[in-house]
Amino acid sequence: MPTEHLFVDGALAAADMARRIAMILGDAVAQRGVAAIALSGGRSPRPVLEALAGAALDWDKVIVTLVDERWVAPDHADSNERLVRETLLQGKAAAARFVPMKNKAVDAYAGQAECEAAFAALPWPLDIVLLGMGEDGHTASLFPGAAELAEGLSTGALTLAVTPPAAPHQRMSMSAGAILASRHIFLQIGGAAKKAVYDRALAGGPVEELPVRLALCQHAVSVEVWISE
Ligand SMILES: O=C1O[C@H](COP(=O)(O)O)[C@@H](O)[C@H](O)[C@H]1O
Repeated sequence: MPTEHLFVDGALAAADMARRIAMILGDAVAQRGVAAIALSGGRSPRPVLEALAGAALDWDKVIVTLVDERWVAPDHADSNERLVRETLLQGKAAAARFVPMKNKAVDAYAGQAECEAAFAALPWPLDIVLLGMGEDGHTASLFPGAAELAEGLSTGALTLAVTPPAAPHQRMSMSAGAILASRHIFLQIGGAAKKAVYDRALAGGPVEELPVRLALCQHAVSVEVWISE
């Protein structure tokens, strides 16, 4: 069962999550000399990343990467890299080392090997994987109904290329195995619609139906969920 942090307000939830992330990254730097976090994109993480940018950390010892990425140019409005650069990698936090998923390959499938090599060079286990969830129960870019979902849930690779069944852009995604190779999994759930999906996921059932179950219905890695109205 995940640890749940309940908030009436999304801004308070974001501030609390940022504090907890900063604490874990700070501990990792103190203990290992390096800290690593993988971030989700989309709309939900923006306030968390803006709050985290102000944390007093040895940012030059922090590695930041992505849980998933849309295969678009880094200055595209839908780019998760752009989100991270505009929100987190500002001020002192700009000293962090950012490891992108997107490379110059013509599509995500052609770019997967280079992305995999970049991920293999990260300091595993990552300290935190910050997940979001769509209302269809997808997490990272592991979408229900995607041709690559079975691969994403079973591959020994850290990353895979994905074509979402009903969302724009090819994606690069961390695999389930990579997500579960982290020390802490954090999940953001905002709004009543996502809360209903989250409750359904927690009740149990096939991970193929609601891929977020890969994180929620396991006991190997600690999971904390920030839930706001
Ligand atoms: O496509 C994506 O969607 C999920 C959820 O995004 P949100 O906008 O509803 O917060 C996100 O976790 C994932 O990283 C992103 O690529």
